[in-house]
Amino acid sequence: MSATCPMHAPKDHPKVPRGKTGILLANLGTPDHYSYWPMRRYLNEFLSDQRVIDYPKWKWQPLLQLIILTKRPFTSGEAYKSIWNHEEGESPLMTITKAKTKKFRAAMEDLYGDDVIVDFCMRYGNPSTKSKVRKMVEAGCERILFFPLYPHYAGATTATANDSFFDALKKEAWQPAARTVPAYFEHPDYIDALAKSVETAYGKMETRPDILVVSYHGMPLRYLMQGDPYHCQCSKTTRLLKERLGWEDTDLVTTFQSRFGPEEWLQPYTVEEVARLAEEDGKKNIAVIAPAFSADCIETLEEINEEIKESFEEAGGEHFTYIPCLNDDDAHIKALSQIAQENLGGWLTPSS
Ligand SMILES: C=CC1=C(C)c2cc3[nH]c(cc4nc(cc5[nH]c(cc1n2)c(C)c5CCC(=O)O)C(CCC(=O)O)=C4C)c(C)c3C=C
Ligand SMILES: [Fe+2]
Ligand SMILES: [Fe+2]
Repeated sequence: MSATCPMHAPKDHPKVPRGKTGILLANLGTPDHYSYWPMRRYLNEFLSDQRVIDYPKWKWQPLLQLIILTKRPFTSGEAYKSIWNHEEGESPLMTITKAKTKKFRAAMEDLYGDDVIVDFCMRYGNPSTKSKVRKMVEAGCERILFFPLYPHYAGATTATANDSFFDALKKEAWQPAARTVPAYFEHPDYIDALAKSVETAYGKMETRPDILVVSYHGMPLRYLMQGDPYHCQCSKTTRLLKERLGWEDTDLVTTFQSRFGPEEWLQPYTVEEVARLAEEDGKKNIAVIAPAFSADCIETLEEINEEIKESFEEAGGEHFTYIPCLNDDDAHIKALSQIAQENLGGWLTPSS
């Protein structure tokens, strides 16, 4: 279909595809490789984002460039190496995001046929948000639903992903209509998918764990005080999960992991809490779930399943079970599809 009136279009006017709706899944991003320079490039982009670290540039950049980025690419690179998907030559976050996109695309095409185009992008590194918005517009998307894959809103995740989407739209001559999917920390299908993953994991165990540690990625406490709702949304997810499972308050505990830098972050810290549970409360058999991550990544596969597990065992803990993220589980795809449908109202109607 031509975008211009045929009466007035010059003969050599390019064909402009139209009429499509894009759904762009957005994840955090991941390094292209675990060696020094790709790690440094990735960490530099990530840690220079003022939504993530809000110190004034003149104070933060010298510290970041001269100290942090000379050491952290090596230490984080080692951690990435220990979990790397060598077969595909990429990090697990990338492999899982691709698998999830494939299944989600099939679910959306079942509903909307070829009116819909589904793809994914990353906030940091590749594939960039800008390149994928360009590709969608080129393919004829007149509308784009931007879907950050974070169940809980945080300035450091959802907002900065949305910022990159809006920046990409700024570059478009013919800008598509745009919507963003809000946080889904209390969506019944998301809670149900989490609960099913717990039930499946518990069903495979010989002895029921003494407690479920519900570990969320942390952030500086200061961000909560400045009005970021992340902490409250995480607490609500834990409560809804408990209610859906029909459990008591004492069956699970909310904790926060991945502290970075000297500031106080949200507490209790997972790494300390698992040791305290083993040492002081005699909880020698625990399970850990990480609902803030929609895909397994360095923070779950390495930090939880290696560092945090070690902390638990050094404190006398005996059985540590890590419950994987929702990844490309059918229940997760069902939840994401339902959330997408709810946000496509007025744009697309399911054909069946
Ligand atoms: C330094 C501040 C950071 C804040 C605030 C933060 C918030 C935050 N992050 C996620 C999700 C992920 N973070 C991941 C890695 C990661 N996060 C930080 C720092 C902050 N995150 C760093 C420096 C790193 C890189 C790894 C490292 O060097 O330790 C990832 C995994 C990426 C991967 O490739 O596997 C995810 C996912 C959330 C949900 C969040 C919310 C407040
Ligand atoms: Fe992070
Ligand atoms: Fe970490």
